[in-house]
Amino acid sequence: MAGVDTVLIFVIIGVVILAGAVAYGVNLVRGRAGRTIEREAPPAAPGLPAEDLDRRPPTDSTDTVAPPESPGAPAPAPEATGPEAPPAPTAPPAPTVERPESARGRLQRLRARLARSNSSIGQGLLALLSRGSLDEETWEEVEDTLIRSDLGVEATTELVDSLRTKVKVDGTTDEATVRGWLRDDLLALVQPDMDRRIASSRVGDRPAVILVVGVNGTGKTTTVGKLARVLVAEDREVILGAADTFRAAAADQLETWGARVGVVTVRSDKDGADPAAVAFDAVKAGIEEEADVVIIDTAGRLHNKVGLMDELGKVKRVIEKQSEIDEVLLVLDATTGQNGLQQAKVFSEAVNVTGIVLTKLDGTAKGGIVVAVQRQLGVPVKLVGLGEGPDDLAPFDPEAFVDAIVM
Ligand SMILES: Nc1nc2c(ncn2[C@@H]2O[C@H](COP(=O)(O)OP(=O)(O)OP(=O)(O)O)[C@@H](O)[C@H]2O)c(=O)[nH]1
Repeated sequence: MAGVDTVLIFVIIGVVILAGAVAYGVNLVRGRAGRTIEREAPPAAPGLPAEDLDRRPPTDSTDTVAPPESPGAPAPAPEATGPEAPPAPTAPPAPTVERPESARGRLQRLRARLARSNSSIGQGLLALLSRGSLDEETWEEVEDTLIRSDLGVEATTELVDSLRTKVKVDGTTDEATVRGWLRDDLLALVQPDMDRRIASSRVGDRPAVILVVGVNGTGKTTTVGKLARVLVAEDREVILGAADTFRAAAADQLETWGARVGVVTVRSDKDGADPAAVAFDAVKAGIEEEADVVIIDTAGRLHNKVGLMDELGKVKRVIEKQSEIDEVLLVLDATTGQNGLQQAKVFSEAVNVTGIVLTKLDGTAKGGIVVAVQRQLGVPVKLVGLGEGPDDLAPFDPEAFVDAIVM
């Protein structure tokens, strides 16, 4: 009996050893296959984590696997292998960056959005002006409508005076005629001849440098991210500088925007790091990488004007050790009315603002702020934000803007 037990014990031990050996063999095979795939995976772009490059377009791909001939083309059939050859391992899909929408495409798409929020002003004005007899009370209502759109007192007076003269001389209040006058007068107020181009091409042997300033919450960081997309769509090599070191998440936010379109963000990992040092490093990287343009996001605490001037002044001075600043864009929230104009005044005393970005124009019927802020600062509105989507920032087009009001 004892002999049978001993045999049974040996059999059990044998089975256990055999099962262990089989399991080890399977793991060995899996491990090899995994390493093969890793080696074949494409390297991440410098400075960008691989997981962020999720949709790199075929043209930018450094992948060793040839891209299909057309986006819709089926993948080539695998080469014939002998009956004993193991199936070829399938590489994971190549990571990609997004291809942002071109500036031209945006204007077409966003025109309707501008009209939705601003046409109420135009319709109100046209209803008043084409009433037939225009008495003093009606002209006052016209004035009130314009003031409510944030056009400002001075521009409102000019516009009403011009319209009154035309109605008097022509003697008509025909709607189509009045619409034409309103369009011409509004367009003149928006100053269509202002130069609205953005400095975004290399200057000699250095990149263009754009400094973006504005109060927190106006959409500044978002605007820097969106602007990078506008410029990438124009085939510019862009570098971002996260010099808003005041708000902890701002650098992460910017880095995410950049990574989506394959743009490197220069940042500090320390909260509250010196913004001027980050700005300096970003410009240095732009020069070394031979980028076309460096865009620098800044913090805009307005607790006290002296502090703001000190901080922006230092950022400016430190950048200027390596390069001139070609563009200073002030970001203003269009919904804040007079408050926005006050911010514009303070910032323009601290830095030489060369262009305005008006955000959140999609959510307000206060489009008159365009005229008011251009008059106050004497610099053009260059870009307008018309939504929260990544490509909802468009170059400001005076004609499209006025047409959206008087349509
Ligand atoms: N509707 C609309 N929302 C916008 C627009 N631009 C920005 N926003 C939103 O405004 C909010 C604030 O944007 P941020 O970019 O974080 O603001 P910020 O000024 O950079 O703030 P800090 O990073 O704290 O300096 C976000 O929810 C944006 O999506 C726009 O044109 N239209």
